[in-house]
Amino acid sequence: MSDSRYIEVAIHLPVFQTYTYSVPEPLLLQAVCGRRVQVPFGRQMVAGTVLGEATACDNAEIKPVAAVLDDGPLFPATMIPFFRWVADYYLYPLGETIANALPAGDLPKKSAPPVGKIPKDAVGDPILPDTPPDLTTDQEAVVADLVSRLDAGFCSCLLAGITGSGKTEVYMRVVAAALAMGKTALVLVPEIALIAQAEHRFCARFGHTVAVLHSGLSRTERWHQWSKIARGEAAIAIGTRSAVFAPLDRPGIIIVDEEHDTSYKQESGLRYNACDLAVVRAKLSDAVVVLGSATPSVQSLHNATTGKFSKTYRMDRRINRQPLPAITVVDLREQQARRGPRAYISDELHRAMAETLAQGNQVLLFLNRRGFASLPVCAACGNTIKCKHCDISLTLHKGANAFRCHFCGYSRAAARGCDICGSSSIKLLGLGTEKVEEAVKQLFPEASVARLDRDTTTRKGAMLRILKDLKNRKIDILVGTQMIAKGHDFPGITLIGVICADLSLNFPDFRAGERTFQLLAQVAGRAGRGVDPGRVILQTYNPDHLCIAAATRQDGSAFYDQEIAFRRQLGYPPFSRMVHLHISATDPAKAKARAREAGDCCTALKNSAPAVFGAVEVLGPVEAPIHKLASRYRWQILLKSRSAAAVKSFAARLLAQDGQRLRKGGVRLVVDVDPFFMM
Ligand SMILES: Nc1ncnc2c1ncn2[C@@H]1O[C@H](COP(=O)(O)OP(=O)(O)OP(=O)(O)O)[C@@H](O)[C@H]1O
Ligand SMILES: [Zn+2]
Repeated sequence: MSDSRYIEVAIHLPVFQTYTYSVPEPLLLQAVCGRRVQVPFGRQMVAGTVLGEATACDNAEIKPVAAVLDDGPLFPATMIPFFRWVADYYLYPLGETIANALPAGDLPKKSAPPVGKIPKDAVGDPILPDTPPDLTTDQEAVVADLVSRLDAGFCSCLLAGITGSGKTEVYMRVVAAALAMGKTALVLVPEIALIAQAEHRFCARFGHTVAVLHSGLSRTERWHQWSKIARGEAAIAIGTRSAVFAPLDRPGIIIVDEEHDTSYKQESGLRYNACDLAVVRAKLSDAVVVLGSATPSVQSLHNATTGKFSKTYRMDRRINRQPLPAITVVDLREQQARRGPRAYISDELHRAMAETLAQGNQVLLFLNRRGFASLPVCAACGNTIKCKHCDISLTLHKGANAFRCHFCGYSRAAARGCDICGSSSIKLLGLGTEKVEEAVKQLFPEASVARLDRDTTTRKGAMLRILKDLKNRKIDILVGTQMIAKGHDFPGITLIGVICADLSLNFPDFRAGERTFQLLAQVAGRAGRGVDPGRVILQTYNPDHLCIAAATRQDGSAFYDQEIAFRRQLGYPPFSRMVHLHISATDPAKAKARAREAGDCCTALKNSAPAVFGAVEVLGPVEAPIHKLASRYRWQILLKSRSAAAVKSFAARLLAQDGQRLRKGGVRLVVDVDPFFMM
């Protein structure tokens, strides 16, 4: 029998069960679901979240809640089943799952500043209301079908629409219909660089009912946005991956834009995939979920073909009726002998840039690596300049005159030279956006050149300023990383230069081909979105590689056909499920020994129940491709099976039986369900 005097609490500690507490009389009205509490736990006081009422069990000694925190519930009770699902699926403690979803720290004392009549964007300019355009016939068909599904329970849809086909307008119409039915909406975008554009479009259409959640907000702003949603003052939540936890009460429509994007995967702490969770949340809320992309993931295309998704929509025409930009391939092997600024800019690209600038249009140069030179080598002794903490070569950042590690953040003065022989003569091999920017400035001294990557956007507001300057055509040539590759809609850009298409191809990762194809097709899609047609010059060392050839022809189905055959043959996802175990320690011998032990545990578990676990392959333990990272030595075991249930219960059993022992003495054991980054 449940009784409001007893509550179930998820403690914000790495414990897998929940606990029952009693509620003293004066706290009865406050200790409700979604509020945080202080409770005694062992000898300490800890924070936890109230999940709901509980049944008192006679034999246990039930302790009372010490205090109730916050002014009101931080999320609706309808989210509890979702949190439970997440914790169970990712083998993560429930209390920590919830704590992870909430903004950091405490609710600020100061309430949010009053809002004006007209919403403002993040740099402070007013966002003027827009007038919805007439839909194209393509858009109209998709919108009508989606709207008809809004009141019919759970439904999962893939919207495969080429770049510039007007997917955002479709999203906004469906959101408007959902709101008119009294429902709420959740919209996810992959990159913080795309938030400004999405926020602008949605605020122009929907005004103050929009709230945004992303890592660029200060802690206070984040709480204010969160509370606005939790109190029901905002019916639309827009954000990056963590916004999948936005405290909306039973959202009616959930949209994942650029659904193929790997930024939806969280790579630390609770390693969730926000795109997968969007589908789960929709299912638990009887909502419609739309996964939209010009380059859907292999997984989603597979789901569409096998009927796992309810519906697939295609939009194959651009709004402006322009064809997709023509792509010219330049074989970099023929450019080897070049030196100086022209080493990375071929004749074809150089000529096209000059023409584009002469027409008063804009150029985007894409290279998926930041910094100046990614492979500094000592000319005297041949030593590669490496990170002190990682098994990774450092990248020279010329602006900062420092060598930096892109994995752990280690930085040291470039002037110090070689750390083996002390020579100051360092050869700079490898390429980064900073070097491209420098070369472009030499080649086009008259043009205004800017760079958009993680280095130029660390300061708050810097990214928005660059994007705004691009929009207002104050920038002629923008050099950037994948931050500029997708989603952006700048009509003045008519030329895209891909400096080196091969960088993501050589990753030891079965998804390297998929990522390369998507990145190239997406970046090509940034050109020709206005009145003038676009073109792309794609420079590559592998013009015949299947992924690059398919991207050059912008032939998504050819790419999918060859990729799915390859995955099927090797038993990779979507034909199998994986759980990745990382074992790491600061002492290399300890890491190795513990990895062996973990391997033995896996073997023992497999042998203990061959009928259940026979179908689980245990690959490893092996040294991780990046063996040393942030001063830790890393090993890994990959669990793989055609049966999702088998591999999941195998990992769960392993953790329950051996987790504590394997983690003793400062050894880290991280469980990554459906892993992406396996380096
Ligand atoms: N029905 C319409 N009439 C006129 N303009 C439209 C219409 N629908 C969309 N647009 C405009 O067309 C442009 C491209 O649309 P949008 O950015 O939504 O494309 P997209 O499909 O999301 O592309 P991508 O996949 O590259 O992000 C935008 O400037 C948008 O405002
Ligand atoms: Zn490092």
